[in-house]
Amino acid sequence: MMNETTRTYDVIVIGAGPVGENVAERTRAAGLSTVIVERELLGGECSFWACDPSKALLRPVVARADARRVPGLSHAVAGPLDVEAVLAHRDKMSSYWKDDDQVDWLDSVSVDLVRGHGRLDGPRKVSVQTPEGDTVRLTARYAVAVSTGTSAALPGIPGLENVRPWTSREATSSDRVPARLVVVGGGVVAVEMATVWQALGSQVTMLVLEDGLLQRMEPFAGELVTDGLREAGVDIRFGTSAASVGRENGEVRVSLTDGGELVADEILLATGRAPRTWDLGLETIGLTPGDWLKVDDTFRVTDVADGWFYAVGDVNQRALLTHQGKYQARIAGTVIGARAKGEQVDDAPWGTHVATADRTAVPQVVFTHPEVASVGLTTREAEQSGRRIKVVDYDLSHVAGAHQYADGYRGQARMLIDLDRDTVAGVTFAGPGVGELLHSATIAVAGEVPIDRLWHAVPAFPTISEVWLRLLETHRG
Ligand SMILES: Cc1cc2nc3c(=O)[nH]c(=O)nc-3n(C[C@H](O)[C@H](O)[C@H](O)COP(=O)(O)OP(=O)(O)OC[C@H]3O[C@@H](n4cnc5c(N)ncnc54)[C@H](O)[C@@H]3O)c2cc1C
Ligand SMILES: NC(=O)c1ccc[n+]([C@@H]2O[C@H](COP(=O)([O-])OP(=O)(O)OC[C@H]3O[C@@H](n4cnc5c(N)ncnc54)[C@H](O)[C@@H]3O)[C@@H](O)[C@H]2O)c1
Repeated sequence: MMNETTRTYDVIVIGAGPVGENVAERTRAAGLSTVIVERELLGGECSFWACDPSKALLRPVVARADARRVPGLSHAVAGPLDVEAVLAHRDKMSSYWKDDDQVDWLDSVSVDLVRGHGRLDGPRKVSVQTPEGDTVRLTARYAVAVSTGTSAALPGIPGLENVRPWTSREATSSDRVPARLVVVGGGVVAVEMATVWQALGSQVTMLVLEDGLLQRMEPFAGELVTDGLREAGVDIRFGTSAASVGRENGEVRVSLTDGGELVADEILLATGRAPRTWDLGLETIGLTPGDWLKVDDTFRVTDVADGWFYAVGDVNQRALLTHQGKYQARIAGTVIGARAKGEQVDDAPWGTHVATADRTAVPQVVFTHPEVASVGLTTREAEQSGRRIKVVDYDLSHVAGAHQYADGYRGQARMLIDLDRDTVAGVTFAGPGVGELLHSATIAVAGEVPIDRLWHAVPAFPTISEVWLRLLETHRG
């Protein structure tokens, strides 16, 4: 017989990815009773099918590519990767797709867990269908926060439904290396996964609609990554995509929009993300299933009255990144606590209860070879913003630390200076090893450090971070 139970909490969180977990931790720390609802694994996409497995796969690939440019070491890493060991490492870093540690952690912070699919059932109410077929009806005294994340968005390519295409999930969890892999898309997932599978032994062909990779970043970033992928053997085709696909005798046949044809063993669709809101009961509170949830800077959904409904992380489309979602979660959890206690909300820019950095200082690293690291505005965004911006470029290969890092180092740095405020508005680095440089740029942008003071922040010699000095010297002439 199916059971139905009813429970009331101060706060209900739907989705226990990295973001939902952090919202729940913060509301509980604020003294509010909190329950979290999860239908798959605690830790979400990031832990099991995105950040963790993808970076575990990329680390040996990038480390080998770096080592191959170090004199005296290159001969030791001339051979192929140990595919079995790389995949085993990936499995370990994905906790073997088990969430026991996360369950223990949730327990340690005194947040209750209900496993099952959660749906809104009118204001402040959530109904959970458990795997056993039972129903748990939850009511929130103060807030419901949705952190249900995103799934791969699949384009309407004729024949796709019969091909069983890879999405980011298969690309990060496969234990088989396809001999030939077609990757559709030229964004972050596409370039990272093309890097991995080419290095593991696939012949990768990328189909990219645009005329360059990583179109949301500075053009030189996409150009350097294009060169890196081509050197690794990836066949990149710009200005084309899949017009139709089919599978025959195990092979995928891809007809291209430019009239050509390709045959492969698998096809990966890396064509963006869609919010997980289509089966969330949004219609019961006057919203449209399948839509992104629009929020204010304190994460209240703007189209819902009475301020009880929050959306945090990927699902609000502000920044589809784990670290930025967790930043949002810290703020959302704290502001829910403050409002529940009737405390003053500090929502002035850079205040405790607003995510100002979402608008001005979002850092991102693309873990390819070379890496790309960016924060703040790009040149295109600066032009659109109408601000008075000066663009300062520096060739990273001229920095002493780059000579030490690798033979024939290639890279580029760009700093955007806000001329009215005399601060840094954006930075992009592209080159091997630049990922760990990024936080220096994030501090400069989020901290609005005056250029005159930045001049006194002396980079150590001989590190790649000496590029800061060179950028400032270039700016000052
Ligand atoms: C291949 C790939 C690599 C990436 N690499 C990086 C990276 O290196 N660095 C980075 O910062 N970001 C990376 N990202 C982005 C990152 O994965 C996301 O930004 C992050 O996972 C968002 O966290 P979230 O908690 O909002 O959503 P998710 O991680 O998607 O978690 C949402 C959770 O909600 C659950 N859920 C959904 N609907 C319901 C429901 N109705 N009821 C109950 N539970 C529900 C899901 O099961 C899931 O557990 C990557 C993404 C991809 C695809
Ligand atoms: N290292 C990281 O930080 C990291 C890694 C992976 C993913 N992510 C996050 O995940 C998000 C999703 O990444 P993504 O690469 O899937 O999306 P994306 O938006 O970055 O790129 C999508 C690509 O698919 C192409 N595309 C879209 N529709 C298409 C169609 N119909 N036919 C052919 N091509 C089409 C686009 O032109 C684009 O090149 C990113 O926004 C990123 O923030 C981050």
